[in-house]
Amino acid sequence: MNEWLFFDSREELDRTLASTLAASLRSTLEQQSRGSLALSGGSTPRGMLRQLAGMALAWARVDLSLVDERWVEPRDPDSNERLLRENLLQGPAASARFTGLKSPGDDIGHAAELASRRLAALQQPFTAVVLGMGADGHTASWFPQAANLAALLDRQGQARFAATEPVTAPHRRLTLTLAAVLNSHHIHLQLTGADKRAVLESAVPDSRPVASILTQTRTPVTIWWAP
Ligand SMILES: O=C(O)[C@H](O)[C@@H](O)[C@H](O)[C@H](O)COP(=O)(O)O
Repeated sequence: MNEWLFFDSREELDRTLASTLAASLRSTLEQQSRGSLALSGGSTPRGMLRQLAGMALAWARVDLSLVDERWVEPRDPDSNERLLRENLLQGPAASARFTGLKSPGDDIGHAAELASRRLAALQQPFTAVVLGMGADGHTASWFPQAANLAALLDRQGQARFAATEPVTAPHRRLTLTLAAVLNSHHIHLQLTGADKRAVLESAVPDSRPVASILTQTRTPVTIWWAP
């Protein structure tokens, strides 16, 4: 179920993944009124997001969601919402319907419930979900050693979003659960560098959180790698 695509450069990967996502959205919009993407934050996706922003498609019919969010204000440099606003919600893609995850106040548990209810109103299954991966084998905000990692990775779980407290990374997080991520027509896993490739290649025997994406057979997975 897992297809690997290798690229000579990160720029070529970014261009190709952006074009693939745009083509998937166009195809979805030929069959239904709206399409939807769930996108990850971090540093890896920035170039791809910029490429995607310029793609010509009916963006007003697209729902954009975050896979996860750091529990910081949207103006914070660590905010994934800020990453999307600065790199994707520009140009043609600015007319997409974006729903952020950080709500006012500090009640992250309530925000998880709110985000889950909002997700129910979005086009589901997702047209696609884009994941990254950390050097510790986390993806989304499913961090090793997190107290509720098992619940986040429960494929029968009912929760769509959940709050979690990484042990190995800053900020509380709001994240899609595995069950919610699998409710997608396609999962794209984007990572770069030899170190992350090695972590991914041994993720299953090492029981890394990302292994839950690699071992499932419900949703097709494409792995996008460049040096
Ligand atoms: O909020 C986040 O950080 C992401 O959703 C997270 O899952 C990310 O994909 C990995 O941590 C990789 O991050 P980098 O691309 O910065 O290495």
